[in-house]
Amino acid sequence: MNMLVDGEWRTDTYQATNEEGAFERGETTFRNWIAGSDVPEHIDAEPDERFEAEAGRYHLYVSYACPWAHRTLLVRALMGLEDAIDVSVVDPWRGDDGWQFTPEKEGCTPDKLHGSDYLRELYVEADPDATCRVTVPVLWDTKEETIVNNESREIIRMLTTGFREVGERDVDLAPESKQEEIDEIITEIYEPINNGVYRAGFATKQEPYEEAVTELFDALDHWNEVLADQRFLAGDKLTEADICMFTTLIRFDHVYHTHFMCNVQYIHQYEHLWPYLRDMYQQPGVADTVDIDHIKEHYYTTHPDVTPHGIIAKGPDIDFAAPHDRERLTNAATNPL
Ligand SMILES: N[C@@H](CCC(=O)N[C@@H](CS)C(=O)NCC(=O)O)C(=O)O
Repeated sequence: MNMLVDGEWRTDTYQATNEEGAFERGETTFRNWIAGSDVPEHIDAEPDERFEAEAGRYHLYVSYACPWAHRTLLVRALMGLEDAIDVSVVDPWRGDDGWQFTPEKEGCTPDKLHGSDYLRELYVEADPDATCRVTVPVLWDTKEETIVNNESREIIRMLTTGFREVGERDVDLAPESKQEEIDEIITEIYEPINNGVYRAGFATKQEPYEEAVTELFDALDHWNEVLADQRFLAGDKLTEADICMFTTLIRFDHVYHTHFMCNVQYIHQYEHLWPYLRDMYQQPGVADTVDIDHIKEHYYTTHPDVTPHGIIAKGPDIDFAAPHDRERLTNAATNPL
């Protein structure tokens, strides 16, 4: 795999699986916090006065294919931050040179700020000696000309809490009174579900694959039951926890099921997860953040170890826009947002 080492692009360094054949995700490197945002207890950081929350100042670099970047697009859409934070979209295909900008391709944009060819150029601009993977999402600050943060879980908390006054819609995706519960859920679903699909798909031995798949479907069964009686993961309101669940579920039937061999069951076969997924998809602005073509192209063509011929699987034909009837789980007066 490829990464930056002392600011140089190297294609011979990074091993994604360990000796036991299990996938190991690397740590992200830029971890500044927007001024005035709420830093969760498990994170050792302080809001930084250099980074004031302001409309027009910050920029997101994303891939529509990436579930981590998708979290940031969802928060941006649900809070009405589209005019305050602009977005550049990379090519869904990632080759030896890493993420690249190919504005001529459907759904992609140029690097609107710098006109770069590759995302790694931004990382080097932010830190000429950077030693790290070059990942999306990236929250870029046009004032300090640097990367604020490239860890999705942290970026969404900075947007939901630091940008409350900036968003055009009065939506609180991480109310203070709920943050502990939301953080617990996000942590609980990360290893078996969000990262679990990757652990299954990238395993190079039977045992770690089976361990990952078993944990994944146990966790999906568990949350399917939870969602029998409540509309969202933390109760009646849609929160960051649902955003973190959504970006894995929306990719599941089209890619994780087949490409990553998470094929015990489709999401559309679950009694409650499937209507829950449709409920989320039908919230205002959400459908516009979902690009199934980018998602499929990315996974099936970018992992030659997994799908060497780069053939994009055709199905399944499912309708995220079909009625879900989950309003019945809440009081009629409760707005989900
Ligand atoms: N922990 C990071 C993970 C981000 C991540 O791994 N993004 C993938 C795309 S889905 C990426 O950019 N991978 C490129 C690489 O690892 O070289 C986050 O949540 O933001």
